[in-house]
Amino acid sequence: MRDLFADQPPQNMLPRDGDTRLYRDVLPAEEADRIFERLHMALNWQQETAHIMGRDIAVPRLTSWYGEVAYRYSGVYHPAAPFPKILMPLRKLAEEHAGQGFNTVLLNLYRDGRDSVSWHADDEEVLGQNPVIASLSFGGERRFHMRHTQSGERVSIDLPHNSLLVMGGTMQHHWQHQIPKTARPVEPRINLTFRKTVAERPV
Ligand SMILES: O=C(O)CCC(=O)C(=O)O
Ligand SMILES: [Fe+2]
Repeated sequence: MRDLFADQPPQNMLPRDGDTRLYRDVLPAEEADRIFERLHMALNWQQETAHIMGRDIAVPRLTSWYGEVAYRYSGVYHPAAPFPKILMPLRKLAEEHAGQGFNTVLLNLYRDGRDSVSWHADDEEVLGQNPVIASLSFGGERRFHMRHTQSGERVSIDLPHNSLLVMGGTMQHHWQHQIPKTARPVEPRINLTFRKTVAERPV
């Protein structure tokens, strides 16, 4: 039987103060399966150190960054670095779903269940007011938690292989998100978060 809901656009899963939608199976299956290996091999994965309250802490995942303009995160300045060819079709896919252009991408490699990203909002000034962030997932499925910073309300969703989460509206002002560590055995996962940022100047 034909799935009556297959062609429906996904619903906003936040009850208030923002917009988060999950698009499933965004690439043909064989292509999505190949992407993980290619990204894993082709990109320059780094172990970053964050500087938090006077301490140096190893970021609990590997990261890679590319952008048409310079960017600063975890206190590290990243000069502009052109998008590798392999990322071009993925950027296009993200732009088509989000309905806007992106000029930077931050990639995360979660090697196993010990890798994580802790509670945060992507609300940096360089992202502008109400940024739209398009977040692609490949590889092992991980749980994504959102919590409303005033009411404490929680919304959670599993981010499957070959999916795209689009966060927009006022979400980054009212909700934080995280990928918690898990004791369950999980396959490695690669996540790409496409953003539109204004250029940052070196300090
Ligand atoms: O891995 C994810 O799905 C989320 C990553 C994230 O929140 C970020 O890089 O800002
Ligand atoms: Fe984030």
